[in-house]
Amino acid sequence: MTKYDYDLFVIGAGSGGVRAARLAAQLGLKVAVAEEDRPGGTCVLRGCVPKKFMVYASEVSEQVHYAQGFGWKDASTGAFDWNSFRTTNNAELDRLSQIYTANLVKAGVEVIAAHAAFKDEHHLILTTKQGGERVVSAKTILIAVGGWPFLPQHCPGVAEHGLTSNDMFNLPELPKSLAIVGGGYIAVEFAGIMHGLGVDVTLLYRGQKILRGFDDDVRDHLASEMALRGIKIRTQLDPVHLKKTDEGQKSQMLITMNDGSTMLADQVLYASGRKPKTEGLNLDAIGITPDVHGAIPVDSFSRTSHKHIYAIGDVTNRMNLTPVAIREAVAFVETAFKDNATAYDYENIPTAVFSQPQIGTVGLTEAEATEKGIAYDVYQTRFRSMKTAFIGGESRIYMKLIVDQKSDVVLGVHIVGGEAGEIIQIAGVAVKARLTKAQWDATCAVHPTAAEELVTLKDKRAV
Ligand SMILES: Cc1cc2nc3c(=O)[nH]c(=O)nc-3n(C[C@H](O)[C@H](O)[C@H](O)COP(=O)(O)OP(=O)(O)OC[C@H]3O[C@@H](n4cnc5c(N)ncnc54)[C@H](O)[C@@H]3O)c2cc1C
Ligand SMILES: NC(=O)c1ccc[n+]([C@@H]2O[C@H](COP(=O)([O-])OP(=O)(O)OC[C@H]3O[C@@H](n4cnc5c(N)ncnc54)[C@H](O)[C@@H]3O)[C@@H](O)[C@H]2O)c1
Repeated sequence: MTKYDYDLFVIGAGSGGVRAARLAAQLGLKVAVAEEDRPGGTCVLRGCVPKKFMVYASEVSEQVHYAQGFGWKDASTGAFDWNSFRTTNNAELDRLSQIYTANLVKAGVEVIAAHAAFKDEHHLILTTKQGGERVVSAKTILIAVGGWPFLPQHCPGVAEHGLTSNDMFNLPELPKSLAIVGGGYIAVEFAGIMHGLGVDVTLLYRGQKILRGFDDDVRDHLASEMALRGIKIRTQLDPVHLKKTDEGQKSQMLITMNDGSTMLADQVLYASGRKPKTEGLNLDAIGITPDVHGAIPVDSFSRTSHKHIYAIGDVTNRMNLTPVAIREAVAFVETAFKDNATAYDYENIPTAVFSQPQIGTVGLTEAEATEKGIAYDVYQTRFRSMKTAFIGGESRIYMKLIVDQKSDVVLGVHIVGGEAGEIIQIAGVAVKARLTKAQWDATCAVHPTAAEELVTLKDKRAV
């Protein structure tokens, strides 16, 4: 009989925590998970899933545009009913959260609705919403508390008036105009979503080019495609003040920029990054100090400075994606309970940005290849898809392969347009398997598709 209440206690029932708890319980361990909100976490309740539903809703306006070009002369979107969408969306999220809970319970995990904080290295204080408090003990503890939107401190008015991605799924009504501050995943995804829903969108980014860290050609291509669709992108601007005005018929936000200029928008979305959610965990009690980004430092086995306390997912700020949190959970269970120390391999993780058009990317960017001193060739194409050409549209798909000159291995694949998110999953297999350009080319094309370009690229671009 163990001297602890639980073999494993997981803090946070999000993507990483749920997978770890279920896998550990399936090994016959006594497992509990504390969740202060509802099971599901960011991805299910305020991230990937509701965001993708909003992407689907917003794409309809472009589909109608295509429908008209394809002969459906009377095609029209009609009026978008935000209330109806929101109700269905919330019902679907309820259903998914319940499935998460049911799967945990089925695996034998005790699901506790409470906030967890450390008392000491083996004890946690659980506080319910009603204020009830109890202490539990665990032999092994997994911190999987995720992250939370970060609001810049230098801009008065942001805390009162700025929206975050958390707010976007339950807005009381759609704004007519929206300013989005930031140039990362969330900024460009919501720019596409809100534009598609008929909102006048302006993206304000303090740098020169949106999507820092992505391949430069991808950044340029997406920016030009967003502009083509009618999204205004204003770079090298940083709001320094937000004020609610009551001029005119209704209140708006007056945004003052660092260059002294101003603009008005109904609402302002701050997509200025996220921070690990370590506040309230009482990490001081166990002598763990978050790093400068607020993340819990861990080794390659997700182990903290205590050998029985691990952390996975966004709270460790390694690669903040749902499938990564899940893979880290699997590696944690192998390491902690199956005597099989497993370090997750972060190389060549494919990712998609659900902007409009989408981005799919895996492997090295040109800048990364250069930085590593690799001699590489670039194969690229920019073309109008059959569908776009048919309606006389201007939108173009961009595809790029970065190939190692020495080994012919395809080191990076970057796609903007079409179903880039779907295509990159399979391209990711080829890049992870280190297939050569010759092997890509030996694969027969699927015709007529956009993806066939990836196996027919012939011309090297001057590097
Ligand atoms: C708008 C948005 C869109 C996104 N889209 C995508 C996408 O398309 N694809 C993708 O791969 N990733 C996407 N992500 C990222 C993805 O959601 C995260 O990487 C993933 O959810 C991280 O999982 P996690 O387990 O680390 O944390 P989370 O899923 O955030 O789970 C942490 C859980 O811990 C709970 N918790 C926190 N503190 C405590 C405490 N002290 N006690 C008890 N419970 C606590 C929280 O309530 C939460 O439920 C998106 C994120 C956002 C914000
Ligand atoms: N499709 C997906 O897989 C997906 C979608 C959304 C989010 N995510 C994950 O969630 C993470 C967080 O997304 P995100 O868009 O919030 O973060 P991000 O790190 O991608 O982008 C943050 C943006 O905010 C800007 N910024 C930072 N500080 C600022 C400040 N003080 N003032 C103004 N701008 C500032 C940055 O320059 C950057 O453009 C992503 O990095 C990604 O890992 C993934």
